[in-house]
Amino acid sequence: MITVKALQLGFGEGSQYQQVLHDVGFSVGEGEAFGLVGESGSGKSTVLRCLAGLYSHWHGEMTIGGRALGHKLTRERCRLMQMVFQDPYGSLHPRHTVDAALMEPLVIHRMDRQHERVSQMLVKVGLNESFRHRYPHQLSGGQRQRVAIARALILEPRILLLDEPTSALDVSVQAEILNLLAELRARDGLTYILVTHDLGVVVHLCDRLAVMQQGRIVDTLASSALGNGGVTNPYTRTLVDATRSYSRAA
Ligand SMILES: Nc1ncnc2c1ncn2[C@@H]1O[C@H](COP(=O)(O)OP(=O)(O)OP(=O)(O)O)[C@@H](O)[C@H]1O
Repeated sequence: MITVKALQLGFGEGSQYQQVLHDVGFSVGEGEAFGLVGESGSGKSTVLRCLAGLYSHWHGEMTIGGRALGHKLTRERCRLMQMVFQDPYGSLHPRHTVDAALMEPLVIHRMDRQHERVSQMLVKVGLNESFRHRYPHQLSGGQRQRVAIARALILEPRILLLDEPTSALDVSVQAEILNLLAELRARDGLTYILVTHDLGVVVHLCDRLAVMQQGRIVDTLASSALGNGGVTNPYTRTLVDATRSYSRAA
């Protein structure tokens, strides 16, 4: 469903120029959940942002369902693919109620049955009508992330790009949101690309993953390999070992 080939991107000019993505390539099947992991600064979020249309100066080729993605963010692309960010507080407008946050995309895209769609979406993400007129500061972190997920799903996209969707949440709430994401994918056959530092999240949610290091993909493997000793790449091995020793220390 999604292919990324020879994706390159840099920032800055002249002597300040820094190449951030080097020939990044991977493909994700329809209905698959694909993880992108790697150390901080390795370029994971930048890949998602290129797909989401938030950067336009990339080189390479990206396709969705066989059709090439252009450099501009079109309405059609928004309908097909939505992004969920790490910090639900930052991604929701502080002076917009939940109702306004969910209505806005429906109005922009001139969708029918707007009121009904908002009600149904609130239920789908485990909230209800009583949340409709609340502001973000009147919600818990987990509820805010549910609203952010609802806003991403309200246009019925086929693909969700998830950038560390649980890392700003308390550990107890992280599992709730991961379960919700797993449930939504199973129910609607959504395709996910998920960026995370947390290999546990990948094991929980993803079928396969790619490991990034300094702007390159250095390994692609099944997420089941992380738990069953099937990791052969030395760099991936160090990430797995680092996670194990961190969990033991915690
Ligand atoms: N808008 C920008 N301008 C300049 N440099 C940028 C910009 N966005 C990202 N970078 C640089 O690109 C590199 C990759 O950043 P990116 O956010 O993709 O990494 P990441 O793997 O997602 O890291 P983290 O896990 O810490 O979020 C970093 O060196 C970062 O400083």
